[in-house]
This record gives sequence, structure tokens and C-alpha cells, in this order.
Amino acid sequence: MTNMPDKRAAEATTDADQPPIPPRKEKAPLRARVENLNFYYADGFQALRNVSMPILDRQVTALIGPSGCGKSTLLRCYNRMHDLYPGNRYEGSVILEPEGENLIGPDADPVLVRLRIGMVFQKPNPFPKSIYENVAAGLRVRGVRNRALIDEAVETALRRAAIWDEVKDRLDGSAYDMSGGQQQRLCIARALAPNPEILLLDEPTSALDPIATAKVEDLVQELSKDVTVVIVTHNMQQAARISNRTAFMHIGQLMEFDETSKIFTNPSHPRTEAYITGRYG
Ligand SMILES: Nc1ncnc2c1ncn2[C@@H]1O[C@H](COP(=O)(O)OP(=O)(O)OP(=O)(O)O)[C@@H](O)[C@H]1O
Repeated sequence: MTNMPDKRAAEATTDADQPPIPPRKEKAPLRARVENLNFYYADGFQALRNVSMPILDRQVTALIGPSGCGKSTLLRCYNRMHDLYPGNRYEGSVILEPEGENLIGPDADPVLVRLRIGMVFQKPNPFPKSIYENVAAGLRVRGVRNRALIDEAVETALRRAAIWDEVKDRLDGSAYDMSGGQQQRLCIARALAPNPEILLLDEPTSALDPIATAKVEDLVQELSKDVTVVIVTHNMQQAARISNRTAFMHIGQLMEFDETSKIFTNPSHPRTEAYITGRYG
């Protein structure tokens, strides 16, 4: 057995940079609050280090940073996705406001948390079912049986996801017969149908063409009038266009969190500036 140090751990300990800048206190209402969050994968690797960050109610928060900095890891803490794999471990808290409920606390049921915090992934992943049944799925899991209620919720979710007009005449058709962009809006409708408290989007447009991307971006902005959105994106123009707050991460730490316009025009941390000007990452 060798004692070669883990490359990732070495990177984490050689960062001689200025320390992270803690987020300032927000005046606007919060929908969630991460406090002193540490996250360890089953192999013992610490992917998040003492992250504290607010999520504003009905705003879009973008998570940006170089590959491997922990954006997806943080996103997946909000809905307990990590619990699907044994051995992963959280420390700290993810508080849902205004309830004050700790989503990673011992009393929180990960299955229920996943029903309450919706998620959409990089690649559209509709179920091999009809368009209608894709959107109805979350409601059925929640035990809704009344057909009229489901019909109404399906239509509302498809309208909110800006895809109703394109699919209203073929709700029984297969979701697989839709274009990639339509499938992604269907996945957003599926996530919206159970009325999630927060919608998590993990690089939702990276597999889409520019026109489909623009539609999803418009949709996210429209949705944020009544849903809180957290989006991971590699596309800095996208973060600048659609988010109200931006969190810049680096090797598992939250380096800077601020109004998006401030992050992209006058960042306070040298690492943020180096990243947004394309000097690393
Ligand atoms: N299942 C896992 N087990 C161990 N380490 C992991 C696991 N998944 C991710 N990691 C590590 O955790 C760190 C953060 O990964 P994460 O996927 O959150 O980064 P990211 O910022 O979302 O990256 P990208 O932009 O490339 O998607 C990386 O060093 C990665 O190698």
C-alpha cells in the first residue's frame, strides 16, 4: 500500500488565496439557508467545506465555478439526492424558510424532501411514458388519485413550463417523440406539477441548442415570479442573464456570493475575478 496523497486533497490544502468572503446579510425574504455545510462522499473525500449561503425567495440563484468545485454536490444537498448512495455524509444544516426546518436533520425524511424540492438534470430524462403520465407521475407518487385534479395539475404544470400549446393535442403521445428542448421543458413541468418549494436545475441547457436554450432561460425567469430557483451553470452569460444572485465556488468553498451584477462587473474576491475574466477554470 502506498501513501500517495489524494490529488484533490492536495489541491484543497495548497490554496494560498485570500479567504472566502462571507455572504452579507440579505434584507429580502429567504426561502432557504445553508449553514456551515460540510459534505463527504462515501470514499471520505470532503467535497464541501463550511459553506454558508442564503437562497432568496422567488429569485434565481446561480452556482458557478470551475469543474469539480462542488456546484452539483451543493445542489444535491438541498433535496437529499446524496442519500440515494450509501456512505455519503452531511454536517451542518440546510434550513428551509420560513418553516425553519433542517432538511438534512435527523427528523427529515429524504424521500419526502425529494418530493418537495424539485430537480431537473443536464440531460432531459423523461420516463418512457406518455407526456401526460410524465407530468402526472409526481402527483401519483404523492397519492393523488382524482382524475380531474390530476388533469388540472398536468395542464397547469405544462402551461407554467411554456409547453402546453405544443403538446395539448398529443398528451397521450410518447415523451420520447419530443425534441430535446421540448423534453427538457417537459421535465421542468414534471418537476413543477407537485408544486415544489424550490426548483433545482443542474446545467439544464447544456445539452440543448441555442434556440431551445433561450426558451428554457425565458421560462426560468418567468417561473421565478412564483418559484425559488437554484441553477448550476457553466455558462457565465447565462448566469448573468437569468440570475439575481450568484455564488462562486472554488474547491468546495463558497468564495463569494452577491448580486449577480456585482459578481460579473465588480467582484470582490480575486479568484472570482480570475474566473469570470476567463483566466482560469
Ligand atoms: N461520488 C463521488 N465520490 C467521490 N467524489 C466525488 C463524487 N462525485 C463527485 N466527487 C468529487 O467531488 C468534487 C465536486 O464534484 P461536483 O460534481 O460537485 O463538481 P461540479 O462543480 O459540479 O463539477 P462540474 O462542473 O464538472 O459538473 C469533485 O472533486 C469530484 O471529483
